[in-house]
Amino acid sequence: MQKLVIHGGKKLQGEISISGAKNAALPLLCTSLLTAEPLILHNIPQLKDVTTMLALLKQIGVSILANDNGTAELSATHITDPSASYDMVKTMRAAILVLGPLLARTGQAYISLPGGCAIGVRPVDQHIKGLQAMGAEISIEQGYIRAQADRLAGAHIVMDMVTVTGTENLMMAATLASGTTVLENAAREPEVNDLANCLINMGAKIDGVGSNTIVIEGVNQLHGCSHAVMPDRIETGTFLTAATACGGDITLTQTCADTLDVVLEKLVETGAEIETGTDWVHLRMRKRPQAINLRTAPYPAFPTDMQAQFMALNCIAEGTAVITETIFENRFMHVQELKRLNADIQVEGNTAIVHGVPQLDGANVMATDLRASACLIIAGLVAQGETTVDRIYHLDRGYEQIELKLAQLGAQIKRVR
Ligand SMILES: CC(=O)N[C@H]1[C@@H](OP(=O)(O)OP(=O)(O)OC[C@H]2O[C@@H](n3ccc(=O)[nH]c3=O)[C@H](O)[C@@H]2O)O[C@H](CO)[C@@H](O)[C@@H]1O
Ligand SMILES: C=C(OP(=O)(O)O)C(=O)O
Repeated sequence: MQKLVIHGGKKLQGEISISGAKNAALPLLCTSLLTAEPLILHNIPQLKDVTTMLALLKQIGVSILANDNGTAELSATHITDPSASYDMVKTMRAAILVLGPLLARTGQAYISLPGGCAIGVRPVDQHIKGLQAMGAEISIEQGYIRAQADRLAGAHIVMDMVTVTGTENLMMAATLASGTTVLENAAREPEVNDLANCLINMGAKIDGVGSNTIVIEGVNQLHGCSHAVMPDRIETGTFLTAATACGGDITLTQTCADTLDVVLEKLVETGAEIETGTDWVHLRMRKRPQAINLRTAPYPAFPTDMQAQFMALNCIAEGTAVITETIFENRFMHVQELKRLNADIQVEGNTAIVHGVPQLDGANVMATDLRASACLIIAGLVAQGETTVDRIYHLDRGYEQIELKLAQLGAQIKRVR
């Protein structure tokens, strides 16, 4: 099994570019199922989840021409197998995103309940409830969702909670339904907007993009288009948090600061100096960070996908931070591992109280999920001595060449087998 070996204590310095966003690329790849015409996507990150999604789409019948520069042409002229097996989807939550498009285009789908990181139970009841409201007949059979519909019909759907992939699945399904669908309590994450904009380029009629009420007027068919995946705001935030924890001076290019407001505000509160342009962020950190409280919530509030990285930052900050996780019920698994590095953290329910210590000490740690991996890397970068991060297959689901990018910023980090 591969692991990362880190020698901590170096400041980060230099410039790197940010990759396309995992959480935008995965739903965008699924839009190919909605049309018989070719969809061309640019800026696709090279990630394990993307490889898994491409393999799944291929099995469904999509023909794919991909190059090494992040461009792929996807043609779903004939959908031959509207299903997704457990083996195909067990590692990837986003596999559920083929459900809505398959049902809308072919009238049927047989999809394994999805896997992914063990950060919570993560049911898909809202996806199912929404599709049923649009007229689908759905049953759960031995861990699989069996769905059928003649043609989906527009419906008024109020989601019980804000769900990102739930909003995306229903929005994609509604583009080809008869009549108008209203999605209330919809997610406003920038990745949802990126998907909506691509669908609009494909001929979908969508209003309210970026708000919590999205209105979709169904059309008979969509056409192909060309679209660039938005920059990864979580990857951007991860590098900025690493540089804030380690100290240094970094510039991130090909990114979008506008999607990171609350994260940038929090970093400034810790003492970072930040400048932004349309597609770049520059961060300088010249002192020990101040502890910073945070509470995760749907966009535009603080993202749960940045909670673990900020926990690492708080471990070496001056003062005590209170971190509250409101999205996932099991997203503190990194706490146990941070304690191996001598972090001082107490967990009470969905709150972690982090007492900053002047120094972390290197140790062997194990990554338990994707963002926990990033958190442990940041902790290893600030710790004195050697840290080994094991089980980095989680990391490879969502970060493109993270160790190479960090090495480019001067970190001592290498992957060993
Ligand atoms: C591929 C992708 O985009 N993943 C992101 C997406 O995951 P994902 O879309 O899976 O997360 P959701 O927004 O759906 O989950 C939010 C909360 O709603 C609950 N829920 C969700 C759907 C449902 O039908 N029933 C239900 O109870 C979940 O268990 C969770 O507690 O948004 C999360 C929250 O920003 C991010 O952490 C993930 O990185
Ligand atoms: C939880 C995450 O991803 P996924 O929903 O794909 O498991 C994440 O990106 O942090």
